[in-house]
Amino acid sequence: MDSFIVLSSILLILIIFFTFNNRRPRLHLPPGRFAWPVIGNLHQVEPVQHKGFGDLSMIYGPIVSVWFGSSLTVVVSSASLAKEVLKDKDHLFANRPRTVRTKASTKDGSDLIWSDYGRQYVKLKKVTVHELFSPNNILRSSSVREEEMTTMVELISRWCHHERRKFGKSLELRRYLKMASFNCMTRIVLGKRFIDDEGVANEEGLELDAIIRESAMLNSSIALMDCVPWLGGIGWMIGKKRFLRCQDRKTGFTRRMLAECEARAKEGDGASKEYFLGALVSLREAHDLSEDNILGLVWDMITASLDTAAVAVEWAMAHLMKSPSMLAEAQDELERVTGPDKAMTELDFPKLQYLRCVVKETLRLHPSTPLMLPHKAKVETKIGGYDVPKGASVAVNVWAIARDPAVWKDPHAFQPERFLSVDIDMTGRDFRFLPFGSGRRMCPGAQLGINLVMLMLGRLLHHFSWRVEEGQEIDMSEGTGLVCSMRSPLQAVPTPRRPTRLYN
Ligand code: HEM
Repeated sequence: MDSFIVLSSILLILIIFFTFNNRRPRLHLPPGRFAWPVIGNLHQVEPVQHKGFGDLSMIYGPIVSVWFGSSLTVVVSSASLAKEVLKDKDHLFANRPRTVRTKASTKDGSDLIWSDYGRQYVKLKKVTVHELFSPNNILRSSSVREEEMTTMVELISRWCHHERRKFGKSLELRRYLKMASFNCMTRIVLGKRFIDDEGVANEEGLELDAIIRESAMLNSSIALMDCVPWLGGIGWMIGKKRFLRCQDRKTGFTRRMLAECEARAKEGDGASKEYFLGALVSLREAHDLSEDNILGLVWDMITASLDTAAVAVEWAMAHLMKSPSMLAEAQDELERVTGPDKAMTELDFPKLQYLRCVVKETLRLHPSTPLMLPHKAKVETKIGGYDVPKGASVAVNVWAIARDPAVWKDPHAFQPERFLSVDIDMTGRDFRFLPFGSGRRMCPGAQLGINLVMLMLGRLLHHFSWRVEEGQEIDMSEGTGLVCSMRSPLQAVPTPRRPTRLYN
């Protein structure tokens, strides 16, 4: 017993010593709450992290230190500091911090999202931006998006006519938005549709959905453990088997997709080049892409696009349903531009000024990834005059920046018309408003994401009247997680407002 106490005490002293030693007190770090030995500020991190960090910036200023165990995260929450990180010193913060799990799941960053900035990264980003998501390719895939939105409208219309009585008075909009974006993205990325016109997923669709769910669950349930190195080691030992099993399932799925695609290309099927994976196969030799690069890129595109657009549309609908005059204004514009007896298409976008403002205002108040993805300091450097050690994570709180009262009038109010008078860019040029990030690591799917959100929202507003079920209130609070969704799924009552043939 005595030797157990002695051993435990030595272990504790060593942990405290290494924790404090790690923090290098000689550095002039950004301010923040007192960090406890071993756990740092882990016990104080709010479930809705971007909000908790926003509250901290009210107390300590626009740059704060948060210790996740012994790992330092520097959070910046002002437009000028965002510019310093993403533009002036972009080259120093273009790497990503990888945990033991992201290393294992991406073959140590063979993909785009978790790759460090270097030759491989530049190659993958170039292929993605110039070859796969070029303006021409985005235009070419508009028919896929429009077809899937037609299916979504048909399903909602069917719900109005047949299922309302069976399932209750209001519909859970999220289900339809997710289904539509899932089909859009699997068709754009894999050239395949997994959910049919009745809303029923086939075997492959169910498999993909199960893998996505399990990966997300495994990553979130043990992510905090990664912050404390020795705890992360224990967590990894406990969860490793299950994690690797899920990993094998994921690799098996993407390999099958790749093999099918290669077979189609061999048969001379020219259409195979029209979706992401097919195009990657055709570019493989020219760009020296390994199988790990291809599988990693495919997985990145599916995971990065799955919820980001759907959550934005759900928020937009919630705000419009709370404000009937704004809802009417958006619908009147669609009536003028698209007209009463045809379905809205992406060709209508340039004339839908108000709808675009609604999308911007939604992404201002609810950027889909409010802390973007984490960046990492490549060397010891400075932000805002404070020291940032090599290897520290850097998070840009785009949620807090877009609600900064020093920059935005009535920052918490939903006012689409604020974007009518001033044309504020949303694709990384204006540091007050960065829903897609900025600089080298900026989202390569930004234009595709904007098109998806505009089209989904436009079709919902054009085809249906929307209201909240009597006696119910919309809960506008935010859920937890990397992607900022509504905490309670939006329940809405749609009523068709177009000729029947537009729903068939
Ligand atoms: C409304 C929709 C979307 C929003 C708000 C959004 C937002 C973002 C943000 C904030 C980042 C992180 C930037 C950074 O860390 O500096 C990001 C990265 C990324 N996004 Fe998106 N995104 C959306 C849709 C999409 C779509 C449709 C795709 C692809 C099909 C996509 C693919 C990616 C990828 C691959 C990255 C990692 C880029 C890198 O590390 O270089 N996103 N996105």
